This record gives sequence, C-alpha cells and structure tokens, in this order.
Amino acid sequence: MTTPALSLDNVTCTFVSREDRGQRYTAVRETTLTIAPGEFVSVVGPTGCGKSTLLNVSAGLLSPSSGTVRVFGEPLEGINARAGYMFQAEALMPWRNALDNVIAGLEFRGVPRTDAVAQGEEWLRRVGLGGFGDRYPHQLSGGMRKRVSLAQTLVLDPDIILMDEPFSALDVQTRQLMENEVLDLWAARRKAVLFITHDLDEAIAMSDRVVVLSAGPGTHPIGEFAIDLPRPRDVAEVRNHPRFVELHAAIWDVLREEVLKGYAQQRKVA
Ligand SMILES: Nc1ncnc2c1ncn2[C@@H]1O[C@H](COP(=O)(O)OP(=O)(O)OP(=O)(O)O)[C@@H](O)[C@H]1O
Repeated sequence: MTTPALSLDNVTCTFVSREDRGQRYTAVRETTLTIAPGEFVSVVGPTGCGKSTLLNVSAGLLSPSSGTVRVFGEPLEGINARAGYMFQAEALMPWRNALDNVIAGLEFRGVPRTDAVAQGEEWLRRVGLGGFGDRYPHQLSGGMRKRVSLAQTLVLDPDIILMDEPFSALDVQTRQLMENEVLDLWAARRKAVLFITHDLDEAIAMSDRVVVLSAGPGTHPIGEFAIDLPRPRDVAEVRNHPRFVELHAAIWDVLREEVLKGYAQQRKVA
C-alpha cells in the first residue's frame, strides 16, 4: 500500500468551553482519516461540527489533544510544510499587487526575485489573470481575488492542498467556473486535496471520496462514499448524471439527520 499523503489517526480535539471556562468542549472525537497522494477528498458536515478544526490540525496550526497526524508517513510537528492552504477569508495583502501577492511565499523561501516573478507570472496566466499582475486587490473582483489566492497557493507546488470553503463567498456562476479551474489544475498535477465544504453538490462534483461528519460535540466520520463519476468533469453538467443523483440521495440520507441536529444546537446557543 502506498503511504498516505495525510493521515489523521484517532484524533481528538478539545477546547476550553466558551460557555463555562471550567469545562472542556470536545469538538472532534477519535477521528481517523487518510488521503492518498493525488486523491481529492471532501469533508462535509453540519455547520459548526468541526470541519475547520480538522483542517487546522492537518495544517499543523492546531495540535490535537490526542491522536497523531502523519504527513507522507512522518509524524507532523509544527506547521505542515508540505501543505498549501486556501481559506474562506481573503488572505491577500492589500498593499501588494497581484503578482507580489502570488510570489510572497517564494520570496519568503528565498527564491531570487527574477525567478519568483517568472513563476508568479506563469501562475497568474494559468489561473486566467495573465496581464493583471500590477492590479491591487481592491482593483480586482471577488472571483479574480480568489484566482490570485489560488495562484498564491499553487506557486509553492505543495504536495497537499488544504481548502476550507474557498468559494463560498462567490456567486454561483463564478463559483462553478472556479471549481472547474481547480479540477483542471488538479488533473494536471494530481496533488492530494482535503476540501472542506458544507455544500454536498460541490463535494460530489469535485471529489474522489466524500467523508460525512456527525454533528458536534464529539464530531467523527459517520459515512464515506467513493465518487465513481467519470473524469474529466464539468461541475455543472455532472449534476445531471444519473449516478450523481444516486450518490446525492445516499449521502444526504446520512447527512440530513446531522444537519438537523447541528441546526437545533445552533438555535439553542443563539
Ligand atoms: N479555539 C476554539 N476555542 C473554543 N472552541 C472552539 C475553538 N475553535 C473551534 N471551537 C468550537 O469547536 C466546534 C467546531 O468548530 P469548527 O470551526 O471546526 O466547525 P466548522 O464545522 O468548520 O464550522 P462552520 O461550518 O461554521 O465553518 C464549534 O463548536 C466551535 O465553537
């Protein structure tokens, strides 16, 4: 068996409770999850269940309370240097133009400026922004800014890509364009992807495998589905495939109850 790109083994994460500082809240309980090199895995679950917590653990931004995280077989200590991240929130530096945003990570690694600029321009072209390098974030649309973020992540050539609802702020059409672009780029380079979303359609359309999480507290995987739809896929067209409809029904059957539980908990807190 090949060594997984990323493996979470029996991971539990507890936090000091926000309601009672003397108590601990178990966000994620005994979760085991592996992603093979080149595999695209989506994690879906109800709101507030612990999806971002799992991603932060995978990124090395948060140490689990117990359990282990391995990256290509090596226990993870500190930041996951083989991973690139793309989060829901905008992460562009407003005082840098698009090109300088894309190459910031390369410069941080000590890549000479001329090499970094050449790579940055190539990535801007790949994400459809050739010639936009001198624009500042405020001069770009939301979709264009997401493209810059994508180039910023991919220019570092990470073996693992961690994405936390990266397109949730976009309108439906822009979002589908971006999803297709991500699939094209992924098909060309085949990195391991951990994609967090609450959108089941998006998860099925993009992934090789969809993992369903239970509602919290003590979130853990309760279902795993291989997405055997043909590739290459167009995320809008694949939704009409009879197998897509079957998979959607099967996964929703598992997810529905948890979404209702998560919603009830949010109402209690609110
Ligand atoms: N640093 C923290 N301290 C205390 N509680 C936290 C902390 N981080 C997360 N939590 C709690 O852990 C639970 C899981 O949070 P997390 O952000 O991982 O959920 P999520 O599934 O990504 O949410 P959403 O769907 O809203 O993005 C939530 O109840 C949250 O309030």
